[in-house]
Amino acid sequence: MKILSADQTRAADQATIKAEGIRSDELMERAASAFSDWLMDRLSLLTPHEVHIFCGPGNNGGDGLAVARHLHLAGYAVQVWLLPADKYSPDFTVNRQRLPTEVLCTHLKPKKLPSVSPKATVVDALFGTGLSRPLAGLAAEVVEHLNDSKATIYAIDLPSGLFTDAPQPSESAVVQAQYTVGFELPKLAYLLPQNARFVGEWEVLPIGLNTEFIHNTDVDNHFVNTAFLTGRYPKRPKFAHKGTFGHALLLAGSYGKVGAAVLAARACLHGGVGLLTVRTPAVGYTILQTAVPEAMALTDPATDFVTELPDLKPYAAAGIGPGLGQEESTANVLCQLLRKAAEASLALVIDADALNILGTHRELLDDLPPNALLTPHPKEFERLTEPAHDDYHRLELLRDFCARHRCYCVLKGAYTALGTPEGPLYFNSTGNPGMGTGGSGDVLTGLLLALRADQRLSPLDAALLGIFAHGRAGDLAAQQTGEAGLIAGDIVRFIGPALAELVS
Ligand SMILES: NC(=O)C1=CN([C@@H]2O[C@H](COP(=O)(O)OP(=O)(O)OC[C@H]3O[C@@H](n4cnc5c(N)ncnc54)[C@H](OP(=O)(O)O)[C@@H]3O)[C@@H](O)[C@H]2O)[C@@H](O)CC1
Ligand SMILES: [K+]
Repeated sequence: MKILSADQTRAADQATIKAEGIRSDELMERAASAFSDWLMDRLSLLTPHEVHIFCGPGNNGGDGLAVARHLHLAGYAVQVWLLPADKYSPDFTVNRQRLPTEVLCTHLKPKKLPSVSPKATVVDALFGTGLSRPLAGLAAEVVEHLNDSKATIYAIDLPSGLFTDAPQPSESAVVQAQYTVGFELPKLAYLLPQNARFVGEWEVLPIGLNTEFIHNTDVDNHFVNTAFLTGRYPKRPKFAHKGTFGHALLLAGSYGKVGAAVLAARACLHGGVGLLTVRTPAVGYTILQTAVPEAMALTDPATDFVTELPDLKPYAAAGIGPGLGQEESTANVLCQLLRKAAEASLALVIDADALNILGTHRELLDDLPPNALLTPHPKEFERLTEPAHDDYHRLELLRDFCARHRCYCVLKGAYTALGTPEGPLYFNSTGNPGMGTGGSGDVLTGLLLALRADQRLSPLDAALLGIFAHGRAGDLAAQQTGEAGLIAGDIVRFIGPALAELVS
């Protein structure tokens, strides 16, 4: 799914109105009906609900007025509160006129705000994509009042006070919604940790925005769901053999951290790799051969950490980092690997300690071969770049980093973001908080290594599929283990089923 900016959303609305020959208030009616149906599915008519709808002067307020009409006609006790303004949008005015006279509709006044009980249902229709500056004055006062009320707040399109695709000043007033319901496509604002306490849970409802316009619009950000991945993961051919899916090399493990190598190796095998060789220090030999008999062990001459790079000729892809340690001789191995990878046409996946080595030897970033895939969490990413002021800035750093180094970079988080050399970012939709557990990242590395070794997949598709399947495997595992009980090995067990769902 494409993520549109505020301007692009407006243009999509206009394109739909033009293509279908409808009036803008008809499109608003679709949005309001979809929102009302969604809300009424959640509010039982059997329990009396005090529903307060707070409307601003633009089309977000127009949506709120139309929702008030729908709820009233369905039998809910609704009260509407209007924010006074110098001008109101035409579709606000149309829906103001359509509001049945029985619905109580009152202008808000400073210092005389209505009391809203903690049991009330509040619909926040003050501001949406048309917010042009941080809230101040009466609007800010209303927002603080709603946040203090502890009522359940449902925001239409955006929690009021939040910009669609830019940060707002940290002290500015923003509605803290329990649910945000948008239309057709997700917004960037929904996906960032700094906005989680405002957005709450979110959902988007279809309103039939013009598909041709959306298809032809170039965007900076995408949201990756199952539909987005259709056709990207081909069925294994009938006459396939282990060579078809590539031979991968995993450089991982050091004394006390051989488990990371085991997890990554298992994930790589369950990720469908043809052959896997693991370069590990001597201390890992017996552990690896016992825990992962399907992998070949290529033991390093050193006992406790990897010190020598093996011959790269046999391999289609190499993964380096899980449990590797940061010894100087290990750093040397990374340095050689980077320099030889391009010549050996080797796809690279770089994680964990290998990223930390890059963080302390930033000059090595210039040696990254094209299309290398890095998988940092935000702290590791900071070591490769600079501290970010906020989540939006971090995304800009990600975009710059990938363009400068012609690489792919998986910035791990609740909505993991994949940066690409071409510029667009891809936000993942799978995964759960249970996956914040030791070894989860090693599993991702192993899975990505398998997909990068698969010669049928482009670097972009391998990365998208790997990130999505990793999260989905975690979701499937959590259904059995619960989120707290989830461990990295559980994710590995569900990689196969998660990938099977993606075959098309
Ligand atoms: N277009 C369509 O067909 C559809 C649109 N839809 C809905 O429309 C919403 C977008 O509507 P919108 O563009 O009218 O913007 P909206 O967020 O209501 O606010 C604009 C008003 O607020 C004012 N204002 C801004 N900032 C302010 C501030 N800090 N403090 C005070 N005032 C401020 C601003 O005034 P100005 O900036 O000109 O001073 C203007 O008067 C969208 O989120 C969705 O809900 C859906 O129905 C689907 C179909
Ligand atoms: K709103």
